[in-house]
Amino acid sequence: MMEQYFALKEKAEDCLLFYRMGDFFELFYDDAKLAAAALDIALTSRGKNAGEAIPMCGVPVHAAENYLAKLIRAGFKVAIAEQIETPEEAKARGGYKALVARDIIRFVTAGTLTEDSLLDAKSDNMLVALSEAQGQIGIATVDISTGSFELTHVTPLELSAELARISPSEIVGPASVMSLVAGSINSVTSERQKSDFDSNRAEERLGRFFGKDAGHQLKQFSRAELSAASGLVAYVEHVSQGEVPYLHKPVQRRTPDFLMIDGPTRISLEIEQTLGGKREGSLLACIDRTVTASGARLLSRDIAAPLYDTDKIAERLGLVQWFHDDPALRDDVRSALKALPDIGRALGRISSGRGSPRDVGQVRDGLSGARDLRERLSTQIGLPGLMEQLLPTLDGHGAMVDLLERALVETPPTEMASGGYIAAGYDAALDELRSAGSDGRKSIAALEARYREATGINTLKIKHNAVLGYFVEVPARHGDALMTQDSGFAHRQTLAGVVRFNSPELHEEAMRVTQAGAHALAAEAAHFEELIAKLLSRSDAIATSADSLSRIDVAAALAERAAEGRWCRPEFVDGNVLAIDGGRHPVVEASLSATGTPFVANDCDLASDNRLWLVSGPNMGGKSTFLRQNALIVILAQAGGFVPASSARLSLVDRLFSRVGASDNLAQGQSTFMVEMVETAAILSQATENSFVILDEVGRGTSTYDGLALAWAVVEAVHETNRCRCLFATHYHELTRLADRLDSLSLHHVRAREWKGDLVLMHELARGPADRSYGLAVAKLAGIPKPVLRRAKAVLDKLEAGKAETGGLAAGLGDLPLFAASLGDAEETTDKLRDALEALDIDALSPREALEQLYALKAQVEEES
Ligand SMILES: Nc1ncnc2c1ncn2[C@@H]1O[C@H](COP(=O)(O)OP(=O)(O)OP(=O)(O)O)[C@@H](O)[C@H]1O
Repeated sequence: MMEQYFALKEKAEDCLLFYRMGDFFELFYDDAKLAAAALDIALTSRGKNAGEAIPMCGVPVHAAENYLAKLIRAGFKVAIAEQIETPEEAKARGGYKALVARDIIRFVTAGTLTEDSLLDAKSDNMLVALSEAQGQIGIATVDISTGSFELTHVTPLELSAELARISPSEIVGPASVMSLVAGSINSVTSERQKSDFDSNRAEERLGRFFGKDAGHQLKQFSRAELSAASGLVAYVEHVSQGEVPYLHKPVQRRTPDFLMIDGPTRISLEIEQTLGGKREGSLLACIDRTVTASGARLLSRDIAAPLYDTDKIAERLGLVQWFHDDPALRDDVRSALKALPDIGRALGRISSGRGSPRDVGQVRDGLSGARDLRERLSTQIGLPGLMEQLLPTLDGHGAMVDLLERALVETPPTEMASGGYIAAGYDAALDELRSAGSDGRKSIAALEARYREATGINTLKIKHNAVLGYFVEVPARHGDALMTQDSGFAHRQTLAGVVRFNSPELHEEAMRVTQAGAHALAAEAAHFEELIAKLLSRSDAIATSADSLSRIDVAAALAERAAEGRWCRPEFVDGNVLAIDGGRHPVVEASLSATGTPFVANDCDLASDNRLWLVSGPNMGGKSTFLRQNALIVILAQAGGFVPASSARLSLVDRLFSRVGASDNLAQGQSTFMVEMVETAAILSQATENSFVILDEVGRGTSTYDGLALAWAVVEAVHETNRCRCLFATHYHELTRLADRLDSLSLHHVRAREWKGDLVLMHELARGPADRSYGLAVAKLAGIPKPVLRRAKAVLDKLEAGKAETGGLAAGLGDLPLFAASLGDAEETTDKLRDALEALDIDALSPREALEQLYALKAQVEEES
């Protein structure tokens, strides 16, 4: 047995091996230790191998799904080894001692789940394959639970932002590419062999998988994309071991069509989850009014990847507006949608061979609901463009729905084993088998009455169990009466208190019932298989209907949220405008309203000639809230939703960045200041004129002088080089001097007042710099003890007196040359190097001289940098 185990364990690679033994899945050796710890179950041992006890733990087969869920959540992958023959078959094959053959029938990994119980209904479950070709990284993304399949490519620099958007559960790729994501992402990862990603053989593999007619469609993809798709298909084939799920043909995702938001920005804006990792409290949770799980998944995709295409945004906004302006229609559609099952996921399970009658019933009910919705909506006048496009895709399954309505009972079961899911009247032969079965059961009941009368034993019963089948049972004290030779009963079993018998008549009736039952089950299974095949032949169209229902749900939900919060439709204009009147932070507003505190709305007005706002003011004054609310408004607007403002005029944003000074990122082992600088560097190298950047107290993570110097230079670079729209919150009062030097920079502050010695924060934005910093007043508000405050005040007075004498921190800053001039310096350095290179006559150099020159050039660079 251990030999068989070791062979399977090798095949299981880095997965835990669930080894089927009777009613248990057992784990051995290190697998047992890991699983016992993760599942909090007993670690025991079974037998010995080479004199050592073998560590073991086990989980019952009937409860395996729960344990699997726990292991997958803890980041494990599991290989399931089942018995692939019965003990009888093993005996027939190899005699009494033959071992039952086992094989891995499936790998369960975070990215390849389809079971309802293992998936979160409201989140996508993405599996990603990465590959590299021609300097591009190909990204293949699939959600196995619905079969949706996308391909895209990015540069290595853009990879982490794209992965942050997708937020995959699992990533696979060849070793060379996996090293790019190592440690940077919170997903399960698997290195796969290079040959799976061979771009020369990709078309052949994909052609085999998607069928010949896919060949033409595959031509549109780049080599990196095809290679990633091929690796993904190979992995899916590997984990499913024959029961390959259905995947839709890949569609191309063009990353330039979407607003780019990198990982740190997603985290800092708490778009899909809070900093604490919860959905509650995130932007998504605050706006999600969808009524279907698939709608919730689509909304989360929309928010994760807002559009960069005014026409598409306008289409979505048109539909939201339509629902917004007609509350009765909106209610009507939402309650219709609410009743619909999750067609996408049911279809996913069906196509992966794990579909139950209930799943098919769900597809039937979902499609029938979609048809009703279409009928209801198509009578409306003035349909918006997007609705015109969606409506036809809701129907077209009439024959399929009618067939399923005739074939299946109203609420089909999740288990096929006991039958009863094919409706009466669908198949006359099946009906006959069923009535033969139920006639048989009636005859058995009649037989019981007859035996009672004949034997005079009123407590005689005919019963059924899985081991004996049908039998006659009497209390022990009547047993002897039936034991006699001529009683017509044959003894089968004596238990404490009862004795069991058989009889020829019962045997005959029982045979009829069992046979009819078995035939009926087989007939139902055959019908089911046929229905599944018919359904799968239309799976693309069914998935499209499911997507359309989700799109309608999302639009109606955004309209509902907009109406609830009195939000407005954003207007898109050319140029570099971000003009928001009465803007609010949806999450902060919602949490304040719970305590009855009103949110103070604030305006923001960025344009090419006033594109950088420096925002100062006291701690707790509302700077961060103001910065973030404008970033969130951009996301909502470009995702095609209304925004929390009284009016919003925007020019499309290509990249959105948000950085908060010195946020903790200890998990990645980098110091907070290092993280701050790495992230700021990314903005300076990537932000374009069309980007929107919010920088919150950048520079605060280091000493005051260094911090001020860096903040100063960053503001200048953003203003002069990136030229993007930017809100920059700071406590460095000295930065306000930049207003004299940078034309398109203006000063703003959040207002505060001291009233009777106490600080009053107004959370209201005003023009101009803050008059003072109020740091001590905030400290007082926070409950710092009086003696400490008094001492701080004395230190502050001293510092301020010193400042008056020396000019303080910013003394001499006014004499700095302009930023543009300092850029010139850098160029000069580079040019010296260029001159030196140009002067070199390489052919005239000996190898030794060449080496010396190389050292000299390197030294020059180091000296000048
Ligand atoms: N516009 C607003 N209306 C009402 N309350 C607000 C508003 N803005 C912020 N607040 C409240 O003030 C709190 C602090 O806001 P925020 O974190 O934005 O301040 P800050 O100026 O960035 O502070 P710090 O400088 O300490 O980071 C928020 O949690 C919220 O409760």
